[in-house]
Amino acid sequence: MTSTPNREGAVPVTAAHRILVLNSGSSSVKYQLLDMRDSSRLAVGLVERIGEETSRLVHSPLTGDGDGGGEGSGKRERTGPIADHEAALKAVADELTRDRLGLDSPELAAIGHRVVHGGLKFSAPTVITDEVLTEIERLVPVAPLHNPANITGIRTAQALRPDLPQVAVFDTAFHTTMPESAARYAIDIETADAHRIRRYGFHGTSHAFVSRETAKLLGKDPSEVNVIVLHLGNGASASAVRGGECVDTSMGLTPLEGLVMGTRSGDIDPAVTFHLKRVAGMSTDEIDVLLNKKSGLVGLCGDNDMREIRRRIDEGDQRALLAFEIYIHRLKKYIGAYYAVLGRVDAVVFTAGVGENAAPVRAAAIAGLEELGLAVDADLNAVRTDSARLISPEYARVAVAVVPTDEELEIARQTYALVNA
Ligand SMILES: Nc1ncnc2c1ncn2[C@@H]1O[C@H](COP(=O)(O)OP(=O)(O)O)[C@@H](O)[C@H]1O
Ligand SMILES: CC(=O)OP(=O)(O)O
Ligand SMILES: [Mg+2]
Repeated sequence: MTSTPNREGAVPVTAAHRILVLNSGSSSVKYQLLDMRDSSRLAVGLVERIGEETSRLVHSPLTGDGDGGGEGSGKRERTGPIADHEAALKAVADELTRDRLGLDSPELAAIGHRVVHGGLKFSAPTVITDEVLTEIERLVPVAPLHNPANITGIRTAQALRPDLPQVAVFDTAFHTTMPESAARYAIDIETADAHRIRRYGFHGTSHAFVSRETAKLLGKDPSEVNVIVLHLGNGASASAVRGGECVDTSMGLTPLEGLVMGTRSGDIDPAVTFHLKRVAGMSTDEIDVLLNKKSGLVGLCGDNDMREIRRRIDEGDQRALLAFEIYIHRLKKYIGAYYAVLGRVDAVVFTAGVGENAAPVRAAAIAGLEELGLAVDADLNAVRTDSARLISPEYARVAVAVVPTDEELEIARQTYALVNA
């Protein structure tokens, strides 16, 4: 860590060591301000339901002065319309300023942005220039729910601190190691290349972080372990990670392919789209909305929150049960597929909102896979904690684990490393 003497030359003033991370989603912004000297969080927050009347901002300063420093102790909440991502980020900036953690702080070294689609160009964190921003814009058609929000986040942050480096950390970056056999679709190769149609994969920052943390949990080096990571949030994806490198992942050209998600269908026969067009008379845009926003769990049973689905199942709701069973069936297929891709598996790992919290999802996904060396211990699975843990019984050949993801910490680390390079 570099430090410079202050004007009096007495107490050393540490150089900029804070990173603000912005994770702008289609209707939300998650953010964290971190002190990279010890990776501690100074503030965390979330703005959700952006664009609706009932927008909500939850901000937690974690500075520790007199409030115990725990999340929630100094927590502030406000509800009321926040029109767009620009207004959301300005509200976030105001909250940080109130805690004297403002964006004007000389301690702020950079702002790190989650950018969902980086195409093939970006396989590493990148300082955002006009050219980089143009490229992120070019990729909007293949990440229509995500890249526009990321771009607004970047533009607003640039306007607030034009002097600071803004760094993009791409969801697709971790997957650029996929072999062509996994990354290519079996379609006419010239057409594919002309339109850059291939499987890019997403949630890479999470898959990278979680696979590394899993190696740590097993007491091994990432290069020694093969891991199947199941990132189950609202968007959901699986990946096969061999010795620290991604060799396959379930999302493709866009974040629509693969697992059943909150509102997205995941894998379907592409001919369903021709059928919807020719027979049901739907437009391309209508089909896009159907598959991205009105499918998955919400399409099957009207709810996309796994807590609500479990509650309905407990009350005997058959639609909710069917949705759950379809979700689990697809998940199990991917575990089997990636087992075959990897040949040897050291761990199957659950992460993100559903993966970290929904014990019934974990139990059901692993049930019946004993022949593959996989099992879940019911008591361990029921434990509620925020730390990484094994949930497989001691006798199991393959570890099953819950490892909380922290995309914001990973983005902060990559951003800080880049601006200090
Ligand atoms: N206690 C819980 N039990 C079951 N599911 C949960 C629980 N807490 C959160 N979830 C699920 O996690 C999802 C959100 O996951 P998250 O990783 O935050 O998603 P995203 O980053 O895509 O917004 C919610 O839709 C909800 O279904
Ligand atoms: C890429 C993707 O699906 O992201 P999220 O889960 O944040 O929607
Ligand atoms: Mg997420």
